[in-house]
Amino acid sequence: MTVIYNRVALIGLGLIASSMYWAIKRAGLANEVVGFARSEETRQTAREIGLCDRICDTAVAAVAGADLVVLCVPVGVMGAVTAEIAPALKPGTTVSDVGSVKREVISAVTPYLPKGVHFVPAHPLAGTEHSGPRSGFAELFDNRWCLIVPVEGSDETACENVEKLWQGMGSLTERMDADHHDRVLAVTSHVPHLIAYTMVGVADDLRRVTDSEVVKYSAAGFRDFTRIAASDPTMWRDVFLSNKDATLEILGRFTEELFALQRAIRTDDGAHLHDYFTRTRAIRRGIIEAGQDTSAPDFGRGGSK
Ligand SMILES: NC(=O)c1ccc[n+]([C@@H]2O[C@H](COP(=O)([O-])OP(=O)(O)OC[C@H]3O[C@@H](n4cnc5c(N)ncnc54)[C@H](O)[C@@H]3O)[C@@H](O)[C@H]2O)c1
Ligand SMILES: O=C(O)C(=O)C[C@]1(C(=O)O)C=C[C@@H](O)C=C1
Repeated sequence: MTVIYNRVALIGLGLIASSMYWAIKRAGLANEVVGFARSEETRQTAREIGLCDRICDTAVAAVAGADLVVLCVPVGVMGAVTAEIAPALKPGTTVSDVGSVKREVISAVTPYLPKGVHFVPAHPLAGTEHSGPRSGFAELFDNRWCLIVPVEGSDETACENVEKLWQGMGSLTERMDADHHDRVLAVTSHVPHLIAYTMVGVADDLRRVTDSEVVKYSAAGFRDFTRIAASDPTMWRDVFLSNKDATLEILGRFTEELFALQRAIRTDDGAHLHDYFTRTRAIRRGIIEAGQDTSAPDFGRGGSK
């Protein structure tokens, strides 16, 4: 148990903030965790379930006296929330965020931060399709990466303390530049979500034709897509609008590959399909061997070759 901050303020009490609260408490990383949610209903729920040591009715009250403020709201409102809390931030406070996109969040937040306040953006690569104050759990970040994205002139001690916090919550940490982060995440998270949303949308259109067959006979692969496509619409709308360039670039590459596969099917080019699927299978194995997948417990026990 090592206390890193005396007081932490969590702004926006959804999946990530609630998981952070339980993970901070599990490891005793702060003496007090204060929370703010903009809706009275969410604040009420938080009080009922014991989420946070104290729930404030305004964001300004929540950040007053905090040593660390973590913005846990959709990326599209990070700037507006910072503008609201800025006058109440004491010198020496660290502001961090958990947004899924970094460059736009940095551009939106930085102009509002008073001198003497440190900004250390971060992004935990862990989540579920659930949202809201009841969805969090202490183990969410265990053995998952949290990327720390220092901005120009970021205070080194402030960065190290944010790293220690995430490590204390169970994460592995690595530092990354914002633009690189946004390109990597476009490939590993953002475009895959868009594809899942699309596939479930297509199936929904088909359902109208085939009645309930799509749901009735939905196979495991499609079910995985429906889980991803059940993710929060506000969060994902903001992700795509904030990471436009990288998303469109990767989507362009994806479309090219899809056309190549479409052609291979039309022209009976089995070799192309087989080579392609062999390459992608190797990627899956690499992920599992690196310990980054918890959904495939039987790999290495003589399963598929
Ligand atoms: N869900 C994931 O898988 C995941 C993973 C990593 C990072 N993130 C990032 O974490 C952030 C929070 O996501 P989440 O999954 O916890 O979402 P969530 O929907 O569970 O919670 C977001 C909270 O922000 C509140 N909020 C929205 N607008 C607000 C405003 N203007 N002022 C104050 N509060 C406001 C909402 O009411 C909600 O309580 C997002 O930026 C998201 O990109 C999400
Ligand atoms: O597991 C999930 O449900 C997630 O989508 C989590 C996930 C991801 O794509 O891996 C989603 C968004 C984030 O910014 C980080 C993690």
